[in-house]
Amino acid sequence: MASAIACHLFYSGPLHARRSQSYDPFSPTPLLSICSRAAPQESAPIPARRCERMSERRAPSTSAPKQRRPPRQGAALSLLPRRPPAGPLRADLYKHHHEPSHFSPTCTCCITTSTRHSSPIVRASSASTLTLACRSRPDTAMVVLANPPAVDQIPLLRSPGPTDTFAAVPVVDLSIPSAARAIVDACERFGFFKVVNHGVDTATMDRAESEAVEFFAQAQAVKDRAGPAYPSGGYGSKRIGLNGDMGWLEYLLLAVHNASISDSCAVPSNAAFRAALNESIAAVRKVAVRVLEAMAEGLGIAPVDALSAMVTEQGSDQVFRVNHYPPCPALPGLGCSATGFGEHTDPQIISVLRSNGTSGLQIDDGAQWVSVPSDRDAFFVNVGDSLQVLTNGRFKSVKHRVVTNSLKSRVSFIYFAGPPLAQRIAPLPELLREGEESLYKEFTWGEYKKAAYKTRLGDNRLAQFEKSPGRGIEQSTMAND
Ligand SMILES: C=C1C[C@]23C[C@@]1(O)CC[C@H]2[C@@]12CC[C@H](O)[C@@](C)(C(=O)O1)[C@H]2[C@@H]3C(=O)O
Ligand SMILES: O=C(O)CCC(=O)C(=O)O
Ligand SMILES: [Fe+2]
Repeated sequence: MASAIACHLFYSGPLHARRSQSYDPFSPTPLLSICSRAAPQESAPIPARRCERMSERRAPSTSAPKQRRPPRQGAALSLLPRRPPAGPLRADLYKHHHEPSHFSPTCTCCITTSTRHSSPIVRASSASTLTLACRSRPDTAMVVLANPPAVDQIPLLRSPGPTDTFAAVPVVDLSIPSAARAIVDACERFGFFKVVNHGVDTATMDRAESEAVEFFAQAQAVKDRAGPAYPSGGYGSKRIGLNGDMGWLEYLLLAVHNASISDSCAVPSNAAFRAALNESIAAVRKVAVRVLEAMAEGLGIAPVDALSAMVTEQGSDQVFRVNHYPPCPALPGLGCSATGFGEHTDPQIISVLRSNGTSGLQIDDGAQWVSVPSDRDAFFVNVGDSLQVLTNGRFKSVKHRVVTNSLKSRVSFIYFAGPPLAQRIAPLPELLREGEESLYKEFTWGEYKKAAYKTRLGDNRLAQFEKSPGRGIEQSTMAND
């Protein structure tokens, strides 16, 4: 809806450009949020609930993917404790005060007051100027950049609360025979599960983790030299994909050949980091293979490597991703946090994830967003779009996202197991009941991948391959009844 309230976390990018070399670009202080109507240019109080409605209840886009960029809105803002910046910012300084017409959208005091008294908030904004009226304590100053550099935006999500916890995450013990059945069950119910007793030495993942922490702690200029992430792998910051998605993260996106980083991928160049990553890629890939073998067994498909061979054969399209989410201050008055990685499904067959134990991952359990309790000793497996098709909708590709943590950084490794580009993605004949037809049009992984890279993160990528749009998910629900 054109007049829907948009709620975004604004920052002026690149923040690091205004700081010293060693400055962490994701330092939590210089952030501010603003909630404004896209149109008309009027303002209103934003109860915390709104953030959720805007970000989470947005109808999934089923239209043909377009090259879209988010609208450029507002100005870059920084919230500063007491003193204006010493740095070279060209800024107009506004002091909070207690005039009833004045309001700061990020000041807790203002927000709580406004939600109680429903007074007007932010008035009008254009790309170059922003008039902010503040009603608050006089001890906080706000800077409005007169001519902000390119303003990027990161959507806000409702901060996870204790009651959102996904306590019933299916846990698969990979060392016992019933793992096969448990995997199928979890894939049908959620498209998501946790794997324990996987046989990977903790030290392997820990080594890669500490190397990654060291890599991301480097000066921005050094990291930028490792980029870009596209087209053949490298470093990326905040921009996800090529179509305007933004998240509060930096990452390495690495092409994998056989079981190690592809030679075509010059990043990372540091030998110790590269070796540690290669060790962890080999280990996670083994977990993926074991999971796919157990899955084939559970589905009653022969041979046992029917699925795993797709991701191990020559030319298989594997990607390894290292994500770093620096801490990002929540907006307590709004009950909102910045998006780390926006909601999406993974296009591949499965993805296997390991994190450093900082929470943030959420999945859509079919009814709501639930927070997955972190576990650095386990791996988490997502069913991807391709597996949904291979099972004709019996397994669901799980919608997931990452919400930033206000105190701790999150480091995650994800191995995306994709088949060779020429692999036909169609329901496995053994899984079709008599008379059952494919819900999807024919396509190869290469065709799907190409189409996926034209979509925005949150788009329903499979929709354009469904024979009757919308039926894919319905059918999979029926299969569970
Ligand atoms: C917005 C995008 C990022 C993505 C490519 C895409 O156009 C749509 C799919 C996205 C995704 C999600 C899972 C993985 O993180 C990823 C590497 C992938 O294969 O598909 C990303 C892509 C990306 O970050 O480039
Ligand atoms: O970083 C994470 O924990 C998840 C990220 C993710 O879903 C992805 O990279 O596709
Ligand atoms: Fe993902």
